[in-house]
Amino acid sequence: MTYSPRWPPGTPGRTRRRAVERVLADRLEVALARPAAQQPDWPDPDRARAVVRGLAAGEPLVTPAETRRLLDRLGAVARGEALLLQSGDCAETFADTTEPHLRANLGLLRRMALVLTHAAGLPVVTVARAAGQYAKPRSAAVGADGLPAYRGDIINSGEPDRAARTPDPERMARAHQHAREAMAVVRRLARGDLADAQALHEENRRFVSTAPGGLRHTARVAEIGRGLRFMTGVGAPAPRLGEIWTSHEALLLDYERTLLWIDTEGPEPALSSGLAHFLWIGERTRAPDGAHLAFAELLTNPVGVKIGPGTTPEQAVEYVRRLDPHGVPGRLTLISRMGHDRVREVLPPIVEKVTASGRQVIWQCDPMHGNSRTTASGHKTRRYEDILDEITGFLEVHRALGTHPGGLHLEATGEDVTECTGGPSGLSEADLPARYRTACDPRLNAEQSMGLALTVAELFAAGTTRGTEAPR
Ligand SMILES: O=C[C@H](O)[C@H](O)COP(=O)(O)O
Ligand SMILES: C=C(OP(=O)(O)O)C(=O)O
Repeated sequence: MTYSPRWPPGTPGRTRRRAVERVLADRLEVALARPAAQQPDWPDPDRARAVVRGLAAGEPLVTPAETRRLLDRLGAVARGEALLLQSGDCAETFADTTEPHLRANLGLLRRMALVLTHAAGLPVVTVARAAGQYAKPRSAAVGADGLPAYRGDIINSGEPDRAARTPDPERMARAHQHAREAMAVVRRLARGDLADAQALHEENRRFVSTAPGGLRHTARVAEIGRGLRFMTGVGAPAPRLGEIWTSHEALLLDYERTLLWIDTEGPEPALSSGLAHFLWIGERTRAPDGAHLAFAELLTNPVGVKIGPGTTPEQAVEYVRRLDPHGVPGRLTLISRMGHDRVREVLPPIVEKVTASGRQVIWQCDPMHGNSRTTASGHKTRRYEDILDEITGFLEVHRALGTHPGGLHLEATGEDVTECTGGPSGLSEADLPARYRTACDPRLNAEQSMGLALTVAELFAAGTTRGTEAPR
């Protein structure tokens, strides 16, 4: 039995509980019996089942009350009253479950959010790709090295060795332990110094005064500083930023099926993931008849679906119909990752058709995943200019259609890596090997991310037109 859902305090008596549990267990089994793409072949399925059973008896990381609070915040994004900024590693690794790494990534998320809040004049909901982003979908089962592809630390090891690449179910238990540790750090930092707007601003000030290309953003950062001083001047309490929410791709279903709550707040009892506040379904697992979508349908958490250039407007409307059946603003985020060269052509009919359906979804731009390429040296990379161009195209589409460009979804780290080219320091392909550390896809580094946030702030503030020269 891998299903032992948690009940929030104050829920009905035993007989009623049993009946509800049975109904939801049946729904879960039906959903998970559908075809599931991108799942590992565990060499010892009995062992895998035992690990899943053990996990199901563990501690959830988040509560339904928290995910409902996030849903409420995301409702404001869907209505055009706030923005959503989501960012973090492509693939979290066990080795990087450290306070310095999480602090670097979350601090960057907050610093970008501060700049966007100022430019858009709207609150920014900050969601970290953290405390669970351990599974990766892959294009091919076998990597360039001829070995089984690395699928994330929750499944196998990236070490170039056949035994290390063999899926190991014990890794799910390790992943849960790492997620718990990461979650504790996220909570501590979100309440602690990463809530301090003045301290974050000081870091941004250092960025514009020292980083190449920072100078052109001096005026905006100075204006943020004046705003903060004004608040102190009028005796307002020192501004503190709110929660940091956690998210990951709901990919590995053996993991995702554990630690479910029964959420009793909605029209009828339903399941709520205790593993993260926000979950998304990836481009490779969004098949309408697949297990991932069916699983997401059962949850009350806010959810996202990545939509690539092959998405039809009809498919998008079907995601909306199935994942937001009650029309709750903030429940569904459509994360477009079209590629900079396709976004202006593919996104408009999708937005038009979904808008015509009368539902308020969040439109979020992932400018990373449609813009990957491999260099002659074999480094998977992305060009900063392409990333910026996809965001520009996304903003143009929403401006033209009068819809709200809800936010950004980035793979970015606060560390000084060399994985994407371009940006303020003009990193070239020759620079990539110096600090190429990602476990999977290339991330923006701190300087590139801040350059991007400040440039996007300009686009937000000024409006944007096709052919905007991509500034560095
Ligand atoms: O991070 C996302 C995916 O896992 C990744 O883009 C797939 O990469 P691949 O094409 O190298 O397998
Ligand atoms: C795999 C990812 O994205 P996509 O599904 O859009 O390729 C990701 O965001 O990690």
